[in-house]
Amino acid sequence: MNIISPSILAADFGNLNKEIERISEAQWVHIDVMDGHFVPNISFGLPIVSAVRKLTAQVLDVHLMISNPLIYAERFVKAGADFVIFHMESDDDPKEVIRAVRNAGAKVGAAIKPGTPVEVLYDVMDSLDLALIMTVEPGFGGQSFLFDTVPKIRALRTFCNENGLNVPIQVDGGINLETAAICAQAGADVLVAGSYVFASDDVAAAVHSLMHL
Ligand SMILES: O=C(CO)[C@@H](O)[C@H](O)COP(=O)(O)O
Ligand SMILES: [Fe+2]
Repeated sequence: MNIISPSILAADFGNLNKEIERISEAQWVHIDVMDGHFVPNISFGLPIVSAVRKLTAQVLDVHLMISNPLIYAERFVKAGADFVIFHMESDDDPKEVIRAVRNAGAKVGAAIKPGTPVEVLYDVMDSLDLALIMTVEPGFGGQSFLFDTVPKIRALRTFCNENGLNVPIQVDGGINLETAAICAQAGADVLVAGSYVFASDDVAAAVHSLMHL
């Protein structure tokens, strides 16, 4: 069974309560934080993480698309993040960010953009709880899946197998039934889906169909 993490970037923020209820069948909730600097868009920050934390006991994976994750890591953990995911392309030293998230008491994930070679993750894989391979350019929901990211999923899965690492691989961006199946086949375990899930008339069915591809 795949882990599904609907991205609330595609939710109706005027009805956050209802929107979180709509995705109650999913195991995780994906929260996209954008600073208008690391990516050319601003989404939301700590107050939304705290608000969602109060609404659900689901696992919260917080995807930090920010230039300086180190100074914010602990605050996102305190706000209720179960996983803090930072970008390898951010300005901070990945090992320091990993340590900061762990010391604050959460699990830690590292993400790479579509243009970043997967080998960048190999160095830190043994200290991660999650690896995120972006399947669109970070910054916006509703984009089309970039098929040339799939070999990176396969390569990371092989790397994990060969090194006895049990780190879940997450994919994020342009995920629908077709692209989810391709990613799962390539070795992804955690599927983030924003527009596909929230635009569906039957959200529970959409989540279930991704779960059991
Ligand atoms: O991190 C991001 C975008 O930067 C994603 O989490 C999107 O929010 C996914 O949205 P869809 O592509 O599924 O609509
Ligand atoms: Fe995301």
